[in-house]
Amino acid sequence: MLEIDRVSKRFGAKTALDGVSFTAAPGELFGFVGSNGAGKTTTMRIALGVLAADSGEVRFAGRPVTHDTRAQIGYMPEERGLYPKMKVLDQLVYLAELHGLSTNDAHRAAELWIARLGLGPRRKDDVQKLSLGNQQRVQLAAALVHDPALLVLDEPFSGLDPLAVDVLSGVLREKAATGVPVVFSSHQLDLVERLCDRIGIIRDGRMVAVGTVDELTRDAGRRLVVTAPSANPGWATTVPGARVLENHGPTTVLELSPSADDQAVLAAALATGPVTEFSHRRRTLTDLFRDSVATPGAPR
Ligand SMILES: Nc1ncnc2c1ncn2[C@@H]1O[C@H](COP(=O)(O)OP(=O)(O)OP(=O)(O)O)[C@@H](O)[C@H]1O
Repeated sequence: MLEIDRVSKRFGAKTALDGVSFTAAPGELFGFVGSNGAGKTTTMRIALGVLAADSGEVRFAGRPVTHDTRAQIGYMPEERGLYPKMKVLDQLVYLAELHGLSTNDAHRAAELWIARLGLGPRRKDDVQKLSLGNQQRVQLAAALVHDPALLVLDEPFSGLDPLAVDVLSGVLREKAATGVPVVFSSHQLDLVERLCDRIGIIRDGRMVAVGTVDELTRDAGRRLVVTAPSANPGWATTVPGARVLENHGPTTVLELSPSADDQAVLAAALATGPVTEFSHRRRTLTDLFRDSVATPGAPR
């Protein structure tokens, strides 16, 4: 279990993190999302121990992260720390050996991840000659090559083509299935929603929501999409507990309070004429994200 426990960090006058807490259990895929500058990279760097927190603690398997624990972490930094003039295979072997693998095991692991991440034809190329997406694949291989007990990946999906996204999604699921906690940040919310067991949303250095997508979206009100081509604007405002979120021509998106009656909405819509669409829409992570990063005082 990775535990981020009330971690705070200032850079000069700027409070980058203010009491950030969350956990990633063994076997759990935890998605970390937030606007640019919200504090994701800072949290991950502190989790790895490359940056010190001002207060709070990071624990892995119940113990504070130390130099020894750090060797068990597969980390993909935002700044992508590869050796540009080293060949892909040599680089991965070297990194695996740095983490304590024997030369034979390091070769085996490097070849395995080269094949898995589709880098076979590039294995003898200098990293600097690879496309950005392929450099990203090497970076991922570097995070995985020593068979880490914890994965902390800063935007691992950025710049990957759709096939590589599928491969990486499979790899992360597979690692989690072996009991490894996996934490990664991403701005691709549909992907995070699809892939992650739990999600944390950070805003201005504070966690504003942590939980499963279901937990986070369940209590937030039901959404209805109603298309009533003959209706005048404002037709839905008379229904108790219904709030208009969006209007697109004849289509209205409504949020219903828990006590509101969806059939009353349907009756009000039918009273205006024909209804060509009436459907419930689950709140997505994107809806939740927009609300929690844009709304002052949004739920914590
Ligand atoms: N070394 C530093 N010195 C000064 N300020 C910093 C430093 N590192 C981060 N910050 C500030 O801390 C805040 C959090 O930055 P951080 O990089 O953690 O955000 P992020 O959520 O990873 O953003 P992005 O999605 O853009 O990568 C920002 O305001 C950033 O400018």
